[in-house]
Amino acid sequence: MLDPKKPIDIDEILKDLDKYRPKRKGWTWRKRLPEGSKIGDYEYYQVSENLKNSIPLPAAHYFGNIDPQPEVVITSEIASGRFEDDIRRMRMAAWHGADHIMVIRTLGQSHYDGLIEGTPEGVGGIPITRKQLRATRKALDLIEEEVGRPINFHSYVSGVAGPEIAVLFAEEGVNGAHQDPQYNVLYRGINPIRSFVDAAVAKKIMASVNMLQIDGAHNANASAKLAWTVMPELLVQHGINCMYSLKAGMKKEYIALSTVPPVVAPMPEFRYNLPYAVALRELFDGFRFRAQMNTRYIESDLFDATRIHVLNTLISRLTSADLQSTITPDEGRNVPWHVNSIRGVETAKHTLVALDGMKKYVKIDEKKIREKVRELKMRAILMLEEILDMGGYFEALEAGMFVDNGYYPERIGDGIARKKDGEIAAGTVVPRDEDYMAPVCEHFGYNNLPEGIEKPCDLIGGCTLHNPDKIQFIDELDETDNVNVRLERIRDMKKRNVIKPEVEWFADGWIQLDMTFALPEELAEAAAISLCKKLGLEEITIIHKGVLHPAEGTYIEVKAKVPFEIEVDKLEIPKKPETLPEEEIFEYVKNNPFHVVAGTVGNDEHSVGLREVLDIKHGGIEKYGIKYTYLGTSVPPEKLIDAAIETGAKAILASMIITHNDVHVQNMRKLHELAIEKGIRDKIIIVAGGTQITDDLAKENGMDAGFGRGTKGVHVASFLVKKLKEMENK
Ligand SMILES: Cc1ncc(COP(=O)(O)O)c(/C=N\CC[C@H](N)C(=O)O)c1O
Repeated sequence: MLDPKKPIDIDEILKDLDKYRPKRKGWTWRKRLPEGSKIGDYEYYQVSENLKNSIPLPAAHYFGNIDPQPEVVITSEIASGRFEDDIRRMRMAAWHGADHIMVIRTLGQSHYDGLIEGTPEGVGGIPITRKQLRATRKALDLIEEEVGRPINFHSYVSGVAGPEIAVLFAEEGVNGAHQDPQYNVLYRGINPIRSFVDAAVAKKIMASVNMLQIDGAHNANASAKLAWTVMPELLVQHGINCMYSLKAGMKKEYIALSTVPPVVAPMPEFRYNLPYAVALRELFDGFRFRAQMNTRYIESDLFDATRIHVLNTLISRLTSADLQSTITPDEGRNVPWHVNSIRGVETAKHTLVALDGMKKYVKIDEKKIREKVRELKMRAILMLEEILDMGGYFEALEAGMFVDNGYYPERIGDGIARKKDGEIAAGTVVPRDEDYMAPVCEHFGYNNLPEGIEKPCDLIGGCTLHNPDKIQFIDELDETDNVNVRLERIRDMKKRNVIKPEVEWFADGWIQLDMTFALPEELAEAAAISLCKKLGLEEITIIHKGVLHPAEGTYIEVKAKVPFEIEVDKLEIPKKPETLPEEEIFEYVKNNPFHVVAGTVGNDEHSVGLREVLDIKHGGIEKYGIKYTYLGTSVPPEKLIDAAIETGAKAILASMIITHNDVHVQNMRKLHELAIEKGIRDKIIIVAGGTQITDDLAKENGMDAGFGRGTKGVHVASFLVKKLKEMENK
């Protein structure tokens, strides 16, 4: 069991991996709750079971801290190159609502013509190896127990070692994988015949353990110049992979079409993306849909990437989606960081929950959209017919029919052409002999098995799919490039109890600074770099710039490394306001009823925080029987003092959020001095509150106490009772 108060122990995870066996095989969907189920005080129509442990959306505390989980599986794509750090991020993502963990593979693994072993560090992704799969699946077993929901582990079956990877995944309990031979051909330049033969073998193995398959159509989106032009082709590509998958033995419920809205603003995206989404779901009724935002147009602007993601998720809610994959908003600028993987998950969860049940009020106008939907289908059908006329898939491929930027039937002639008998691994498909026999199960195609056996591997006392003890587990192959060497640095830091900030790997030292200069962009960039140098930072890199105005100002985001460590033992933890046991507060107020005056002081209209501290609804002081007179916002200090005198209040609660030119300090001093002038200072408690207020700052300026961000009624009520008791005993 994991302890939510402790980091996951990687050393523990690495123990006995040679004996580890996956708890289950195959894909798990969320457990949907009945329509109209209540979560907290509210009804939901598209949710699944709650989690045992989770981190809700930022505004959840206004609504009883509920964390409704959409019925749609939410993906977090996590792969920094070090699985030991990815495991930590998987735990973060699971707590924010991800139950599908997708692990990108190290650069070029599609061109490895065999399996790799051990735990080498990857580039841009993880070198998928048996040991790393086992460690991750074992960690996910613990994480799913901690959040209380199954988590699907996903990676990629592609490349010249596709079938071997498929067997590895089936043996190790990987729950989902991308598999689409068109990907090999178009984007990895692998021989078309080899790719399709391998795909049949791989798909049959995946089907044998009900692994969810995601296809690769979205890559056409990501490769085309103007992705809307490939909409007809996307339908064709989905069709090819879906039919091929069914023929290879897969079930529809485990075939997920990877659907990405073709375009984003400033194009009028909805009028393109919605008809496409509708056409796709009509044509492929009965299959599953994995929605994903369009990575093609993600720039370095995290907010724009998030807006694209929200709009993609709106399409999912208006049509349907079984999975909502989150591409982290920083995919456009670096290998995703922890915080951005989590932001991606939150965007999906937020939007799906926000739009719960929207189709009860909002419907697509089937008549209006029909013409566009029909047109897309017709273009796709015509393209398929032309492919047949050309002699079939491989011939059309050679003719450069795919990923052509013409809106079919228009053709530009810039498609990706691949030679049927060329490319990587050409000529490596060997026809099976008459007497070909492989004593292994789930083997696609001709297999000259003897009569009367129950299953092929009975001939050899079990294959690795049925007898995992036959799996050869290799621990490490490289004595330097492995997780144990990497962990040494971390063990040393933990022993010295020092830390550094991080973005993707433990204490990697990276931070991000955001700043704005009243300079044009080139100067602003130079100023940002100069500023970071003055701060003594290293490896200073501009990761985003936003022109606010060509002359007035430029916003810059920088990443840089800190050259120093933080000594955890020497950190000063601000003391939390002590709270009395609630019964003691109730008891005192019952026997000594009192009331207070409260208001937001000066020219300040913020009232939410103060109302939360006052009102019974938010567990405010009213809950304990303390009465209050609320004077509202922008209350002059004089008015607060006069009201306190008129009402015989025991305390003044003064809220102040605005701190421009230290106006909050002036207001505190004013209240203190006025109370002295009126001769009541020693009889009345004055408390200041606000997001920028600290207890020390308040006391330095004449207050009896100060309460900052996150203050609750119980904190203020405890202080008032303690202070009143002190004053009585004087
Ligand atoms: C059908 C298919 N097979 C294999 C791979 C990966 O192949 P390498 O291991 O050679 O990189 C991909 C990659 N894209 C997925 C990322 C995207 N963000 C996604 O979530 O879909 C793929 O689409």
